Amino acid sequence: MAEPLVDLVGVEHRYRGRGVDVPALGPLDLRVEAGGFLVVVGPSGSGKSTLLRLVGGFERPTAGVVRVLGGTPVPGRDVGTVFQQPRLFPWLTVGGNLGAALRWAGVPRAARPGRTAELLAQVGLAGLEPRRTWEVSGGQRQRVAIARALAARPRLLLMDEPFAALDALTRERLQEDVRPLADGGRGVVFVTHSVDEAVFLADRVVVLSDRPGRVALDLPVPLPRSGVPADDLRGSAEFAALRGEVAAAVRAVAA
Ligand SMILES: Nc1ncnc2c1ncn2[C@@H]1O[C@H](COP(=O)(O)OP(=O)(O)OP(=O)(O)O)[C@@H](O)[C@H]1O
Repeated sequence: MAEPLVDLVGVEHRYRGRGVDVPALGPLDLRVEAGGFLVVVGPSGSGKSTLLRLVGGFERPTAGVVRVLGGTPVPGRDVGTVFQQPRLFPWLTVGGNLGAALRWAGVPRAARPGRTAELLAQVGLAGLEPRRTWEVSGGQRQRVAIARALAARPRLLLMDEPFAALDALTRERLQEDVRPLADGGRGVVFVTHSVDEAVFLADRVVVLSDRPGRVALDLPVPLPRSGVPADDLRGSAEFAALRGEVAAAVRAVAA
């Protein structure tokens, strides 16, 4: 069988130092296969961001093993990251921000304009290279951040509440565009507080318990990924049933 993209075995994490000892996460086991779209939901402080930091290689677990593509994750190598704030360089244009990411990814200078155009087209922003980052909307800035995360062609995308600051309509449009990013080779791990967003995006939803976060619910989401208009999907009885199941688990862990 092919190697999982992400494999967490017996993972625990505590934050320690100067009188602080916070058990933040685990123990938990979790796998994401290639093409998987895992959405993690849970109460505030249940360790969702910690989980992403461990998978991205930004933290080492206190116990257990985190493997990405069979090895210890190295920040910035196999993993692209999108945060709640786009964190673009304000002194560079949209194209300049992507050019910087491509340079960082080792793409030769001559190839960068072509790849920049490709990345912008992929996130629905074709031709926006010359714009300043403050001349585009919040949703467009987040699209640039997604394009930047895709610059190094990562096998795995980590997204930490990327749409939390956007208005409802922009958020839905972005969800529709992000859903196909998990394809044959690539997987996504996405953190959100929104149950609707989780059910719409995921092929699997994990609900974490209160701190230290453990798996309270691990629910496959067998909704069609293509061929059904997004609004029909959101309005379907299957969607409502799954949303009800996730919402009940979220309420139970918060109680
Ligand atoms: N660097 C740190 N040092 C000490 N404690 C930390 C540190 N980072 C996070 N924590 C604590 O670990 C726990 C988990 O934090 P984490 O940010 O992973 O939760 P979260 O589920 O992402 O929360 P939220 O939904 O509010 O973003 C929290 O109690 C938090 O206060």
